[in-house]
Amino acid sequence: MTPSQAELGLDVSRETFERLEIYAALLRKWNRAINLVSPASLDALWTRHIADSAQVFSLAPEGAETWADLGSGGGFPGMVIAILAAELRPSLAVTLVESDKRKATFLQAVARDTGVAADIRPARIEEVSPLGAEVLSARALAPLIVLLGYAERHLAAGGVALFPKGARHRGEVAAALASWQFDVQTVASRTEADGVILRIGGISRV
Ligand SMILES: C[S@@+](CC[C@H](N)C(=O)[O-])C[C@H]1O[C@@H](n2cnc3c(N)ncnc32)[C@H](O)[C@@H]1O
Repeated sequence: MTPSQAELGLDVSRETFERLEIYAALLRKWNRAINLVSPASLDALWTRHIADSAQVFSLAPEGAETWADLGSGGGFPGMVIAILAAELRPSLAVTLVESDKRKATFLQAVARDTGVAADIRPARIEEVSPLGAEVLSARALAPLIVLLGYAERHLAAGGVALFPKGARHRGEVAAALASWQFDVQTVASRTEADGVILRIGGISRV
């Protein structure tokens, strides 16, 4: 059952909520053929994936104009960001990078059917020309030490990276500090008991 806006922590218009419902319906349909999210997580699609992604949106700096989501898969958090931005930050340009062609085709279908502008790149992160994004996100893609290498390529100077992480986030931060310098703020997840969102800036190699 679709939860209410209040349960989701989303303060959005009916139009945006309807876009999210279109997205959810497409994901349920396509997930029978492509493994976009684990079938076990579909029962909790709105909390585990949609609300989990929406909270990332609220951590972006005011005034950012470009956002890149890496390894978007079924669109989390990137497609939720694009849908929210259509109403809440219409000048924000959102790019989704996903190397799996079938998943990228799914993302194109969601953008088309929701009427949301998103630049979908069916390519490898390492091969996409540097995006210079002011905000970068990636969920369930790689350990932090690897994500920082992606940020070095695609994040604009002065930009902010937002990486949802699970219970092992402290170990990932410690391991990454062997190769990178960065400022990190750890924000508790509203949807995952042990989860956090790492809000990272000032990235440079040690
Ligand atoms: C575990 S899934 C996570 C998907 C989504 N971010 C989520 O949280 O539901 C990782 C995704 O990253 C994509 N991916 C992995 N390595 C990649 C790379 N080097 N370039 C582009 N996409 C990549 C995979 O195809 C996969 O869809």
